Amino acid sequence: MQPYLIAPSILSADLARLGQDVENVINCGADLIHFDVMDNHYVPNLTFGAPICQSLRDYGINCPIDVHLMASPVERLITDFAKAGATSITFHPEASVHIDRTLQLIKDNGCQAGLVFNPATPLNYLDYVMDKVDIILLMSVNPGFGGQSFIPATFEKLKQVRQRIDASGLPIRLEVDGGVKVNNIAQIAKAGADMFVAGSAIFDQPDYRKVIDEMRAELAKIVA
Ligand SMILES: O=C(CO)[C@H](O)[C@H](O)COP(=O)(O)O
Ligand SMILES: [Fe+2]
Repeated sequence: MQPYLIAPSILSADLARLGQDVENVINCGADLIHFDVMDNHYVPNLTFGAPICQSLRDYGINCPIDVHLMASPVERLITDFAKAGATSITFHPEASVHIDRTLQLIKDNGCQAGLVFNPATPLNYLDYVMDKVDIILLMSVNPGFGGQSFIPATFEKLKQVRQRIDASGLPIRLEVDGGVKVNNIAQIAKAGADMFVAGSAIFDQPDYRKVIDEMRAELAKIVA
């Protein structure tokens, strides 16, 4: 297993002072930020485009930026976000006509590439691309909104993906997104996740460091 990574989702950040809020959460111990791109087409909500990512870089944010594309089509956005400073880009297989080509496009643009699985999306999209993904992201809520409850069926799905990753021998990250809290992060990690997106759990609290420290304390209790 690779070291655990905590990725606050800026969906729940203070958007009127985004640069300062991201700087604050990184200074409070987050490993990277998760950047939710919603297009009011693939999901029923609208958020941020590549200029916001570029603005964070211009402001001085130098942590990894994990771009989660909930948009269709994705190809144009990939080149825009790579230029704007994305570190990794993940997309939903249903949103791409050519999954293999889209993964390659992300890599050709210098970013880590990942596939995102909605709660009801089957894992067989992985069958022929395990060697092309750096990240597998399991949605533990239906995409489109922050602040939803973790869907328990995700635990079994995480275990299945962890088995696939371990069998592949590849250093693929297993990311989980939606409803991650201090009180469930250990159970999520035990099921196999090593990268944890948390939006409302962190940004809705006044003390980001306290929440992140509590999450790390929960993770430290896990015996491999
Ligand atoms: O992709 C997402 C929603 O589609 C967000 O990353 C996710 O919901 C994070 O929010 P929270 O931790 O509050 O559930
Ligand atoms: Fe997300």
